[in-house]
Amino acid sequence: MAHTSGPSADLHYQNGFGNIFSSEAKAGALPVARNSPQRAPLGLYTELLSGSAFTAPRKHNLRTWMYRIRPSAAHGKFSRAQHPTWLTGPFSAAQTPSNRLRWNPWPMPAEADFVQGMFTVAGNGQAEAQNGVAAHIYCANRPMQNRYFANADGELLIVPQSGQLLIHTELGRLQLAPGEIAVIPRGIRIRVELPDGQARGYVCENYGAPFSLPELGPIGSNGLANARDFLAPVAAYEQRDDRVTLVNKYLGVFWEGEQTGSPLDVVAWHGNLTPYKYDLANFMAIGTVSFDHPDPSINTVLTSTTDTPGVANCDFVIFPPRWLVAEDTFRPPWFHRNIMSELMGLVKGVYDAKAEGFVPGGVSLHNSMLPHGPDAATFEKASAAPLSPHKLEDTLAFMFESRHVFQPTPQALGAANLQPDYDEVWSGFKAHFRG
Ligand SMILES: O=C(O)Cc1cc(O)ccc1O
Ligand SMILES: [Fe+2]
Repeated sequence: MAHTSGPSADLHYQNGFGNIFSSEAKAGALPVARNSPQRAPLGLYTELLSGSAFTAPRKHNLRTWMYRIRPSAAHGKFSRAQHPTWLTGPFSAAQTPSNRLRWNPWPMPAEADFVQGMFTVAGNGQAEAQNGVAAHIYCANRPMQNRYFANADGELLIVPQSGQLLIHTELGRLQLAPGEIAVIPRGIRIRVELPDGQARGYVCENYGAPFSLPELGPIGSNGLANARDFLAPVAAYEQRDDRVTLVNKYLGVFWEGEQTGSPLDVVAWHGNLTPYKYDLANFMAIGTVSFDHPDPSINTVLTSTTDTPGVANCDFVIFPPRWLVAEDTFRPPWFHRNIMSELMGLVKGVYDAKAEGFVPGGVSLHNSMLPHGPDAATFEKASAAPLSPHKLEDTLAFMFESRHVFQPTPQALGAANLQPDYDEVWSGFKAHFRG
């Protein structure tokens, strides 16, 4: 078991999205006013992690300097390992149905840690080209103690649905509960413990541009997810001298190697490329105060942009508790077809477009141009509901919305929890028109 540099229950954070932070777990570990002195303080090794091209414009430039017990290069040769259920783009193994799809929650596996318990539902793009995303479910009941993980293929946006995660990262620890999210940048090493013994949730693995805050346009300088509510860890290092296993995901292939000492041995660091967490309860939701249901983009928490303005590799959108006050309006989501592709999950409660069948831990997939919207029960109810102010409470749904069509994996299309009769939720609409 690793020895960490402090208690894990009472974690400290530094706040701000994309700030240039500095943190040292031992006084004097950070060099002053230079990055790579001839000898780093306290006998540490200096190392740079770049999350953008060196030459990226300042606004997009991401990098962090680490001062660590051993360089991360000090590992043995990796050999092939297996992970049968964590799949990586390109996702051409199954034909993508032109059906709307929905899954019930996944069952807990016999025994799996956070990495082993990852199951890919659908994805798009490809890791090698650094575009697209994959959507996964994790079901975990075993802590990672001597096993560490790094993903070269993309960053991980983690959306817990049940059970907390204690994520030990190279830059420090993040404790995460349902209702919160975390992002682990590409390449950052982690090990994940399970304070509640088991945990389940969703992951968006983002091969493309790192998630950033959306522009606010006419909304102004405040609102939606406020930058100051994002939390980065403080430095916390593990000091051990035994042999541990490092698992690397690289272009979809899992590799495994051994090394002496912890990959999480960073005593001090500074930079703006960090893991971070965010409590979705802090999201300042904006909606209409007059009429009509706004586009869901109004609820964007984070966006992974593409080179085409306004067209996202992936938007992370939430449907949090909020007041509905629109007059003369059908208040739930409208019937629609969208060039963008929509994969949704539910953390808790009921989603306002689906009266039943979309349950916490489940997934729905409404791909490009596939008609969807309120189910028949929701349509009937909302068409007749009194339009007094109404608060949607105890609910949290979310969407990964991508410019690329989500291609479901063969394992998801063959899963026992795939609902065979999802189309039925849109059956029974009567034609009332009398021409
Ligand atoms: O389809 C969905 O449930 C997601 C969604 C929600 C909404 O309020 C408007 C459009 C949209 O795609
Ligand atoms: Fe939709």
